[in-house]
Amino acid sequence: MADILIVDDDKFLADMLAGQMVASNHTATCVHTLQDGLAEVRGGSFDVVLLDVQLPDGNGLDEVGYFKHARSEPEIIIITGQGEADGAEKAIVSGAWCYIEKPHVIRELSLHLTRALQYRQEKRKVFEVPVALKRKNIIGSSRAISECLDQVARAASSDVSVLVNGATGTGKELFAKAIHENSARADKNFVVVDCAALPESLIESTLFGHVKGAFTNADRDQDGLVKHADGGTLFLDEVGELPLAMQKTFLRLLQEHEYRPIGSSRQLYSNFRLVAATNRDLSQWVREGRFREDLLFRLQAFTIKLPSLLERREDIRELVLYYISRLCDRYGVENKGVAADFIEALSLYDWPGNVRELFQIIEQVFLNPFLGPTCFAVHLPDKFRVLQARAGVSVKKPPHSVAEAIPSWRQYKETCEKEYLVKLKEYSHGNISQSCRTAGLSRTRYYQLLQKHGLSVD
Ligand SMILES: Nc1ncnc2c1ncn2[C@@H]1O[C@H](COP(=O)(O)OP(=O)(O)OP(=O)(O)O)[C@@H](O)[C@H]1O
Repeated sequence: MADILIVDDDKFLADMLAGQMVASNHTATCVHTLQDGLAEVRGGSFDVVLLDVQLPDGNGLDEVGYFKHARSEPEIIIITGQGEADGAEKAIVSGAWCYIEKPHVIRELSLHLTRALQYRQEKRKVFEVPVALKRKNIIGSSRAISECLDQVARAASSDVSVLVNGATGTGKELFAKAIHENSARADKNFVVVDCAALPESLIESTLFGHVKGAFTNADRDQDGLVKHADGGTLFLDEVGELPLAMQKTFLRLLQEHEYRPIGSSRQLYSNFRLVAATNRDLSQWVREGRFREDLLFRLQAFTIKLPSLLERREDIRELVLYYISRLCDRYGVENKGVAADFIEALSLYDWPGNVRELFQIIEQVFLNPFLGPTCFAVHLPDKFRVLQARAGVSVKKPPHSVAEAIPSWRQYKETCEKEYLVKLKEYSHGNISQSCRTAGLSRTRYYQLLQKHGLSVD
């Protein structure tokens, strides 16, 4: 049972919709002006708002954001008169669930409402039901990675679409797989679609399949990836790379879960759960017109932002130990020890390629012919040892330079005394009487000082 707010100045239609809602076991509240609608939603706990566009005191589309961000965060279904579809499309972009043209509202409302409520229920579950997580190969115990694992647990307990965002090599695919493996779909397929690697001309047949004779060389029916993902998870890797034309097709697939293999006249249904990943700032791409806002809105119902390795440096040791032990298993050798200077050198680097780069470096270490039972910094490529050497110099420098800059009082006095005598001799052109006079020294004392500093009389 859901709470529905109907904002429409057509009282007849509003009452009819309310009747339909009540017949489906929902509660319905009708208001006929925009101001009344805004007042109701402010204090109410509505799940869905049915919002008319042309209202006597304003345009419903201008207030979609306000309705959407009310306390109960309802889904908004726009009800438009004929010819208002353009504006309604804009409303979707600002976060409305869908729009229905008035002549079809009685017929279409119930399907859209069911989907909106299902989506809402899943979204709620995401925030309410954390589960114990099987994390398998996800290594790290930093705060940043633990927060992401909490999010994986929540996402896995629902069917909501998830967008995993993070720089290259941060583990986006690993996390996407963890969502699948912890979900109710774990025993079905996890199907990876690498959007960056798909040639544009093959995207549709790869995703949707084709029937025999659909094109030259199509000598038999071929299922697409969407069919393989039925009951499981469809993982769109590098979703930002999807061509714009394909983004539209995808949006429809996400909304309807229906597709048609190339050459077929039959619509098929696939019950997949969508997880997408990107290392792009898709909001920025939306602003630049390179990515559809409505698609982004669907994809990011739940977003997990993975930290870079730099943001979780404290995990480096754990990752290194894990990967070394994997390599030892792979090469059938006894597990190796790790010296402190090895981890220290790795921790000084910035890791632009994140965990993938770290693992590649460890693999290089394994190829080092001088590697014994323990990994030392000396086994690392030069760039790490240079970093370590520089860090060492900068740490030791202050006490060293202080010692240099401030000698003992005695040393300082001796140095000055010698410099003075050298200058005195120059000034007097070797004339001893003049030197003694200028300095106010006796001849005996002057000779003693010259001798002490190894200077000649002349
Ligand atoms: N937390 C982690 N624990 C263990 N291994 C990890 C972790 N994060 C990443 N990896 C490893 O790093 C490598 C790259 O991970 P993955 O392919 O999932 O990254 P990605 O973010 O999808 O990269 P890209 O954007 O370049 O495709 C893989 O070998 C993966 O197993």
